[in-house]
Amino acid sequence: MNRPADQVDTDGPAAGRPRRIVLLGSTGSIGTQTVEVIAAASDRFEIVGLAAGGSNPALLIEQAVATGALLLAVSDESARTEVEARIERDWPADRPRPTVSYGPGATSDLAGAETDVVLNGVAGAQGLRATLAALAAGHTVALANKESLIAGGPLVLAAAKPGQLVPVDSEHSALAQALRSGTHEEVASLILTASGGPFRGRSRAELADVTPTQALAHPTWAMGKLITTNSATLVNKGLELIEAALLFDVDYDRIAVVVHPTSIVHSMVEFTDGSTLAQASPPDMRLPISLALDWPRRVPNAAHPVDWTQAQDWHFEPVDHVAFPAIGLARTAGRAGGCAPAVFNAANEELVAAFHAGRCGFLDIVDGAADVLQLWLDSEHAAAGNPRDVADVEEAERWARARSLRTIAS
Ligand SMILES: NC(=O)C1=CN([C@@H]2O[C@H](COP(=O)(O)OP(=O)(O)OC[C@H]3O[C@@H](n4cnc5c(N)ncnc54)[C@H](OP(=O)(O)O)[C@@H]3O)[C@@H](O)[C@H]2O)C=CC1
Ligand SMILES: CC(=O)[C@@H](O)[C@H](O)COP(=O)(O)O
Ligand SMILES: [Mn+2]
Repeated sequence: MNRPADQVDTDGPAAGRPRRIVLLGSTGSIGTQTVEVIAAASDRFEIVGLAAGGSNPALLIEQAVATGALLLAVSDESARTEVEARIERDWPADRPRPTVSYGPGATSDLAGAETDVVLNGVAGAQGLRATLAALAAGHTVALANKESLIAGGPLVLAAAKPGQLVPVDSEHSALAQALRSGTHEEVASLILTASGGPFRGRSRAELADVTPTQALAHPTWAMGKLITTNSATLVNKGLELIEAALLFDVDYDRIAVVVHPTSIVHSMVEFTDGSTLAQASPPDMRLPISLALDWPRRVPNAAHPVDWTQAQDWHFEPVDHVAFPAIGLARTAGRAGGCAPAVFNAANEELVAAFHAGRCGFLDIVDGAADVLQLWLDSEHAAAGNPRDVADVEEAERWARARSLRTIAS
């Protein structure tokens, strides 16, 4: 079992100095909250590098000025002119200017730069190369980018030394915390909680005409577009099922999902004696982010606790797998292994983009991903087993993306 608590040196990489952090995806939801966490705990953390896609150069340079990060990476080459102009305009004259790398390889290069922790907050399977680069460089990886594990599971697990991968995802952070209290043999099952998304309680027929705006109205979390849409389809919970199986080395038949609409209990571990440990806190990613950055130490005041002076009403209900078949599909993909999870995820990413572009309906996302997964499982590719390298994963993803577009066309 990859249990971060067991392996990480509690004194940190060099006691007495802040942990150096490279933050990938700094301008996104996870990225901006990470900057906040680090600003509030500057005695513990120091940002040395920032990477972003390039859609918001103003924010990236503002973050670099505020944090003092001198290594920047921008994956979209076309953002160069605006980034340079922002530096020219906003960079303090009395400070050395940052080094900025551009292009598709810039983020992975930064992930391998000298640091203690790389927090990967890039959205989507495009984050895989950076995760592998950070692991290869020996850094601790605080992993928000769950798609790294989904797409490149066998490669990531082979590259990660015990304790090198620390989950940021709220459910997996909850599980890692609860697992501190037991041995692998004592674990009966993992129970992931799901908010149920904005369409909880609707039948399949009632999902046919939902709009992108409705899908982006998450009931409890403010997150990026891809993960928020994945929460609405429950694909997010399917991906998290695979993430849990890989991170904690627990069989798929011992991982369950339960709907908990208020997202206060972030997940639970059931032990063999009938005991269940749950981690509870109001929905606020600053808690799991701070814990991952300083794992296994807790950062005081990272987030507010539950207010126990107020009445609490925690509700749990089963998942409606007919209206929301994504978890079952992910279970199939995870059990099949190899590139099947990468295929399922890539098809989903492509169809989510199509949904937001008005090219398909909400139900077409999971229906299309199901079709593409089945095509893969029925093809000769599935027999090939585990990917040998990232190129194999990317080849499978291209295959899946091309076929998902065909499912829309048909
Ligand atoms: N948001 C949340 O609360 C949670 C998120 N996660 C996971 O964390 C990850 C990030 O999610 P979220 O923050 O919501 O997503 P966002 O869409 O809000 O942010 C994504 C970030 O990645 C940047 N980016 C895109 N491409 C690249 C690239 N090639 N190199 C470097 N940076 C890049 C984006 O920059 P730009 O905008 O310029 O393209 C942006 O800064 C996802 O894997 C998600 O599943 C997990 C749990 C909770
Ligand atoms: C905050 C976080 O970890 C998200 O992955 C969250 O869990 C999404 O909510 P859902 O439970 O609706 O998928
Ligand atoms: Mn989550």
